[in-house]
Amino acid sequence: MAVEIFYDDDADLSIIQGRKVAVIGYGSQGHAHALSLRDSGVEVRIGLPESSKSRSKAEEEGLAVGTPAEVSAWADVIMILAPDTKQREIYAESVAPNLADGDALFFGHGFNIRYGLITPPSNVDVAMVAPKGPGHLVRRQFVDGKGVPCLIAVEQDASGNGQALALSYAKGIGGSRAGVIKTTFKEETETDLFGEQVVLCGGTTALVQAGFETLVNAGYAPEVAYFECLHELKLIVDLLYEGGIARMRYSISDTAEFGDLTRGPRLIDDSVRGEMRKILTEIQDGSFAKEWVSEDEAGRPNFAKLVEQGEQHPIEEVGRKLRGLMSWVDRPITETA
Ligand SMILES: NC(=O)C1=CN([C@@H]2O[C@H](COP(=O)(O)OP(=O)(O)OC[C@H]3O[C@@H](n4cnc5c(N)ncnc54)[C@H](OP(=O)(O)O)[C@@H]3O)[C@@H](O)[C@H]2O)C=CC1
Ligand SMILES: CC[C@](O)(C(C)=O)C(=O)O
Ligand SMILES: [Mg+2]
Ligand SMILES: [Mg+2]
Repeated sequence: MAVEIFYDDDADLSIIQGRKVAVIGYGSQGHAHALSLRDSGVEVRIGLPESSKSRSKAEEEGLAVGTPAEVSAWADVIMILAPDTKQREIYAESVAPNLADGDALFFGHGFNIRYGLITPPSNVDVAMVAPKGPGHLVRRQFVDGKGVPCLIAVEQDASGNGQALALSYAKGIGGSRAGVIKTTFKEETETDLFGEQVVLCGGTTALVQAGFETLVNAGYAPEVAYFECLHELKLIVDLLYEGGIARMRYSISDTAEFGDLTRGPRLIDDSVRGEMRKILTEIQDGSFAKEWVSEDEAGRPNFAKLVEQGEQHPIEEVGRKLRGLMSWVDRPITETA
């Protein structure tokens, strides 16, 4: 079945402008949604614990901040943008007791609904607006007059207007400038986890590090290996983004293209494809979710060790030195754009 894609003309901004939106969490996605909704004329309050480090950032932007319970009681649309592993507790303690008939419970990713960690009551809409990009770029694109594509899904349509509300919200953060695709919580959750694990984050970082290590271990300069395996990746990805694989192949030399066509499939061989299927099965059967929730409940010991190992990798040191000499790589991640 063909997917449905919506653009600005399909979405009515006045719907979300007529609601009171609580954004719980003010991190990567939270700040982007809150600031862009506010700039789109929507009344927004931020929900954060009294002790949260993010409070001052939201207050500096002139946003009203309360506890998650306070803003949930005030709002009629509650978007939960705290870390996935914290959402179950936030929902149980602060959101659920403040849900009223006609309220809408929103998510930026379907993890907690898909894996049954949150079960909302039947009298509220349950929907998702999931940008397909990092929050800081969601905000930056909005400020630049562009948008990051979003997925929307309606899990529960108590009001009968859940889809129009989700679409209106997506317009408020710039999503419908780029395209909003209708999906389900199940499809968004499983494809998002697969994408970030196999291609966008896990696959890419492991590929970059392994390529860098192979060159350096063979005696090549780390600086040359850095440019080859990390820096130039952005330039190649820019072409993929602009015109797909064909456009990238048009721009590279025929020598590169022959190497691409003959060596790429040797690297991503049947064993790698088999591992991809295994990772997808772990996502589909809930074992990845169970592992991540248990890791979090145990205080994240493996996560912390792996983060530390990544930070110690030699590619980070050589990268810091080289980027320090590139005056044009200076667009910092900020909370405003
Ligand atoms: N990062 C991204 O770009 C994307 C994320 N998503 C989804 O968006 C959601 C949010 O992720 P992300 O933006 O990365 O989160 P971040 O880790 O960037 O931000 C988390 C925010 O939640 C706050 N927080 C932590 N604990 C609580 C609590 N108990 N109550 C209220 N607020 C709390 C943090 O405050 P403090 O400063 O005090 O820690 C921080 O402001 C997730 O569902 C994620 O899967 C979807 C698409 C992309
Ligand atoms: C690719 C990672 C992501 O899914 C995202 C930015 O879309 C995330 O969870 O952060
Ligand atoms: Mg994603
Ligand atoms: Mg994700």
